[in-house]
Amino acid sequence: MGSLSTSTPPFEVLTDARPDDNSLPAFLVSTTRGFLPRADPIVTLPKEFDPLESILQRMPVKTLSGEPGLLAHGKLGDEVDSSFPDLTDHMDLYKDNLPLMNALYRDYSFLASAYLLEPCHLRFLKGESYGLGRQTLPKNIARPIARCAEITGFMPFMEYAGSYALYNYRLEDPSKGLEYDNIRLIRAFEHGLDPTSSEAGFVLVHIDMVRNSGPLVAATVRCLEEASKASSGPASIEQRKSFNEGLSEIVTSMKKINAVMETMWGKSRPRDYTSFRTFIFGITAQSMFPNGVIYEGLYDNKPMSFRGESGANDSMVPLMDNFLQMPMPDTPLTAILNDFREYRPSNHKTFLQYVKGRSQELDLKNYALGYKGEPESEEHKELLRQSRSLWIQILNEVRDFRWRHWCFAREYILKQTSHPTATGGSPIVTWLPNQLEAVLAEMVDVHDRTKGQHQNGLGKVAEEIMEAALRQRDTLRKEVDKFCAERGVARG
Ligand code: HEM
Repeated sequence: MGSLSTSTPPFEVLTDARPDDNSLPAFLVSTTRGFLPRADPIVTLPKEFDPLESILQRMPVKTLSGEPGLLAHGKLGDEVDSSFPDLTDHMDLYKDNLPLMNALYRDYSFLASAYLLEPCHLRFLKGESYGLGRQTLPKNIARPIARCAEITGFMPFMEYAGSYALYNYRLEDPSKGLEYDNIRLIRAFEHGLDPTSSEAGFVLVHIDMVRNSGPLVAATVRCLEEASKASSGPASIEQRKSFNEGLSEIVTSMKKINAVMETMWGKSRPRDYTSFRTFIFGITAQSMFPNGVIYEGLYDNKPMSFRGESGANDSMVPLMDNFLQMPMPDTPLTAILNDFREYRPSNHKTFLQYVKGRSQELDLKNYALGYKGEPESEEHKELLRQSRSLWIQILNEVRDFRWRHWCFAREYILKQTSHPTATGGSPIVTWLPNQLEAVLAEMVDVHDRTKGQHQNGLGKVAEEIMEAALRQRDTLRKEVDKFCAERGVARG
């Protein structure tokens, strides 16, 4: 384990993910597995949970055997209400096995979302609007999900990392490891147990991206360490070189992650998305649950509200935002972004807070961009130009991610449905552009403040990036204006 000493509380990034240690939470950030769980998710539940396993296997619209399941016939609710047992008390037997608790959390959250949203799915199939979901989660689901969520530190509702995406894969052939063609979903709502389906592709591409997050974590930590060494006095040539190497490793990692993201188009078809996504909506800001959801017998029977499953709860882009000190506008849309930061494994949260705190404490942006003081020599100046170019290249990768994301939202959602809110509860037209515009503005600001200090600007790579980014900003604005006008939505 590497430990970084700081006045921001120190954070341990694992260099050995300790996959066999069941006393540790399933999710701890490491340089080897990045934001993936420390070990591949637990698939098989202890025998006490056979009824849970059984209902989940029979639940998907298309089961593993290819036969239609309970959700295909709208029979899940009846089955839960008539015969599904409350297994909460069995959990205590296993409560010290945290990865197993995570597996139970995953499984109960699948059951909870399917139960609550089944009526909406049936209406969707008939071409109607979603109408209302079930407004009460019965105690045979509410009690156990609340219990394992408490133990694992998740919300008692489906989350991206702990459940739907990052804790929901198995290796078809363990000897082949984490290759895309070798990963399968453990749980699914619609056709996802078929690895060629759009539901499987949607989830598996997320996993395939996060599989590449170890080097991103390592490079970010390296940059913080290098900046820390330099913060005690004027940076030496060696320190600046090493810092630039770290920045360059971040660019390389992000390029890889973005390249995997691009494979989404071929793995998951835009026209299929709205069909399986019915089950991943949340409660917050959704017309299906106007007054929240009651967890029977819990929380004083007061209605609860949680955001739905969303990639917005992935940690890679937030890591970059915090590292880069990305300025976000003070808007209600940014408040949603901040709220999303709560829906993730506790250790991811602490790491993101650590990076944010440490970046500010080290005055990282000023150091990287040389905003304070003149370079001491021509060699320093050239190295500083490289830092500035690399910083813009990292911003450009974050832009690339968010731009592709806007394209996903346009093709998979805006062109397919008029439902105004995304699964996480953000407004579908304006939310993603809020952050994308912020990245573009930051690129322009950094470029404007630094390019004049070098004879040929920041160099060919950065100058070409800036030209393309400015063109993209015009396109984005036109597209957002068009969708706002069509849907009668304010620009935000
Ligand atoms: C077909 C593919 C995808 C669609 C339709 C999609 C849809 C969305 C939507 C609508 C949001 C808005 C938040 C909300 O749910 O309320 C969002 C946010 C987000 N998603 Fe995705 N997503 C897709 C793929 C991915 C992938 C592969 C990742 C990789 C980790 C990802 C990561 C994110 C992130 C980081 C955000 C927050 C964006 C920001 O901070 O600006 N998404 N997604």
